[in-house]
Amino acid sequence: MQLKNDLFLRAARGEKTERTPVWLMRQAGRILPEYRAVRSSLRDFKELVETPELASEVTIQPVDLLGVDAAIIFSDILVVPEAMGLTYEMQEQKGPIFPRTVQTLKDIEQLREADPEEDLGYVLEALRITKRALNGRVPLIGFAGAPWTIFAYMIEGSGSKTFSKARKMLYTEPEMAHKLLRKITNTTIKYLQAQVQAGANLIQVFDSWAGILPPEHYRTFSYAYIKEICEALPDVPVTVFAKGAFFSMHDFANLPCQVIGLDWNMNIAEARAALGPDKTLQGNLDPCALYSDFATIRKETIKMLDAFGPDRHIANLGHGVYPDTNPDHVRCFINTVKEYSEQMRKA
Ligand SMILES: Cc1c2[nH]c(c1CCC(=O)O)Cc1[nH]c(c(CCC(=O)O)c1C)Cc1[nH]c(c(CCC(=O)O)c1C)Cc1[nH]c(c(C)c1CCC(=O)O)C2
Repeated sequence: MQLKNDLFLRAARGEKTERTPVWLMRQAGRILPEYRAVRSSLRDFKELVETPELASEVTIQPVDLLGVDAAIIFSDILVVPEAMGLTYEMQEQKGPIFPRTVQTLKDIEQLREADPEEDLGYVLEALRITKRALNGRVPLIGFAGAPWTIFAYMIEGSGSKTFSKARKMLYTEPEMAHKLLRKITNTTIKYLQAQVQAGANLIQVFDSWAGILPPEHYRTFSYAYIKEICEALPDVPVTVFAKGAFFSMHDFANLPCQVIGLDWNMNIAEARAALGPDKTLQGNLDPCALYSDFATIRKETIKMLDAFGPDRHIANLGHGVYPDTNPDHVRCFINTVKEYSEQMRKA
């Protein structure tokens, strides 16, 4: 299927584009009243994730309603631990909770390396349905959590300010930590390869808890596994978004991936210099900028576009859009990227 709008994929591969492509992390979610309407007819978040027709519907909503240049499949990074045998619950307003966590070697041995079709077939089906329904309008992004971030949730059992249990294990039981990371990585590789088979045009790896590790631990317990994942996906571009990992930018220059996501703490010029000419950068407006008035949103967006320049940039926020953001403010961001980035190329 020929894509009608392939700006996002061309920018990912480092090709020149007529304007800068734009999408938002967490665009398929609570910012849209149309999402909340679908969601409110259901028991909970998981029912939406596990019903492919509905997951597909909310995946496409931001393409229709916001005009983004890519769709990201509606799912969650926590479907992977669940497929391995550790079920999660999503508590309203609070976030995810794992009733059982991983503490011992025996716990790790009891986890299975999941089979994508058998254990995560609902995500693959959602991708296939979405691909058909998109009819080539925009590319479709598949995703998974980085092994370290999944590990952190499995040990901790929920979000945490410090993730001190997960970080402690890296000092006290490094071999055990590697055993668990190995199992997560093997599952994630098979899962992402299946997503590509099901129609994903690009894969994004979310390392949401990258920023809490010291650089040396990051290299050993996270970067090494992300590198394996990138190597296992030779047929599509890969984006690595490691939140807070400013200390690893020189390492990321050597990752066999095409795109690096930047959060809003990152200095754009410094990141560009560290990553070199062969990476496309994605990001990185502060999601809080979208709470300001239209004039300020335009000003901040233009400042960001100027700092990245016209080449090798995919416009996005520095993290997921916050759920109480006004969709008209999101549209202002998107339209500013589209208009200004085209002018910028003509100037
Ligand atoms: C850490 C993480 C999770 N999930 C994800 C990450 C990595 C990105 C990041 O750092 O934000 C990734 C994710 N989660 C979701 C998507 C869908 C696609 C998209 O980006 O639009 C994606 C890509 C849906 C979701 N995942 C979740 C929601 C909100 C729940 C709801 O709608 O009821 C959505 C739309 C729930 C979720 N899921 C997770 C948490 C901590 C929470 C609770 C916080 C919150 O409520 O926003 C785990």
